[in-house]
Amino acid sequence: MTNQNLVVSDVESGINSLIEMAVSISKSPMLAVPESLAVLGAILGASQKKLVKRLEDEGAPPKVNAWIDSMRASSPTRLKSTLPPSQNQLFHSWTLRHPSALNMFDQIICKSQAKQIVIFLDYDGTLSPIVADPDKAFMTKKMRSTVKDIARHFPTAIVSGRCRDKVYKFVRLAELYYAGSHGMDIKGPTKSQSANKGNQAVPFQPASEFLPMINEVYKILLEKTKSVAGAKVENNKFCLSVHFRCVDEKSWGALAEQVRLVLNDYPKLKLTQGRKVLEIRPSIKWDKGKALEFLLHSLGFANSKHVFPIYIGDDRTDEDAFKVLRTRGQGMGILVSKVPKETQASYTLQDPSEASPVN
Ligand SMILES: O=P(O)(O)OC[C@H]1O[C@H](O[C@H]2O[C@H](CO)[C@@H](O)[C@H](O)[C@H]2O)[C@H](O)[C@@H](O)[C@@H]1O
Repeated sequence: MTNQNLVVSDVESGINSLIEMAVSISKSPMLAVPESLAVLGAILGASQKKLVKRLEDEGAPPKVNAWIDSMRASSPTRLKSTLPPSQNQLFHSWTLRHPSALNMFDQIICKSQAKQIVIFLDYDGTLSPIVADPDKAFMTKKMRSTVKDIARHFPTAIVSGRCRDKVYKFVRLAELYYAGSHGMDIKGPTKSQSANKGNQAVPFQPASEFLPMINEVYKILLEKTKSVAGAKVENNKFCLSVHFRCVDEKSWGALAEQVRLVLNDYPKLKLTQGRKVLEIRPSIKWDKGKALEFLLHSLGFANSKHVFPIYIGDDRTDEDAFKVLRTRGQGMGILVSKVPKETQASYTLQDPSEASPVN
């Protein structure tokens, strides 16, 4: 079996059902996308310096052991094999606090009525299953056609840690907004969907000055990690990923330590953790949550009460976006996960990786 036909997941059917629901309730015609991202990007560019307060180091030095422990603990394989009965109770109480989005349609319908729905979708682990080789994280044709359908009805954005070009190559839908590098590279639809035809979308890149540094660190990390079997360094343009998934667990500590040592020489970069991955990013206050706000602003919904953003994601980095929705008291965050996790999301969908050979 290939990745293409492995997963017809809860996420896929969940997204489908949500979209059917959303289409059926949005009786009023879709609010127009006011201007292209290009124009708004330029307007916002003036205040970009205020929006992006640079070089704000976010505190404590990286804790290698804590990352490794958390990577180990969050492995679904481990969780399945070690869950004591009391954990079932934990899972039950977690799902009470974060119910399945599939079971909560009535409530969702009520909340979103008469508002403009805007959809935000994470890529890895949400639209595509988690697989061993990051270059082969393909989405299914069915998922692509679902996303295409979503975008026919609502402004839709993909928000990913990946390089924007790479995630575009996976998704291949020109009508979407793409926020790559954890939101540090945002671009609107290439075919102008706006009333303001002729605007060529230009990317919004709040961390552009970090590009030479990121490329330098990429080369160093390639060199330093080449002796670790299975380690992979991925260049995501404004950030880097060091993959642990195919590395023997015994070498995780040494690999993480190696990454930390390299980063010691680059205080303007910081480390964050994803799913069996350490990510190197510019120390600016910019993340998926800021990207969500930027896109809502770009679409004319900065302070609007008439917007209902729906964000679906599976990773720690998606928590920044869930948090923004909570703070705004608007819309709905949906966490894709089969295991209980601390989350700011209101609802959940099951993890597509369940049907995949790799956790
Ligand atoms: O924000 P996302 O779209 O979720 O991207 C986050 C990272 O996703 C990718 O890594 C993850 O998926 C891989 C493929 O399934 C998997 O092998 C890896 O272990 C996961 O961490 C991507 O390769 C990273 O660059 C992204 O930062």
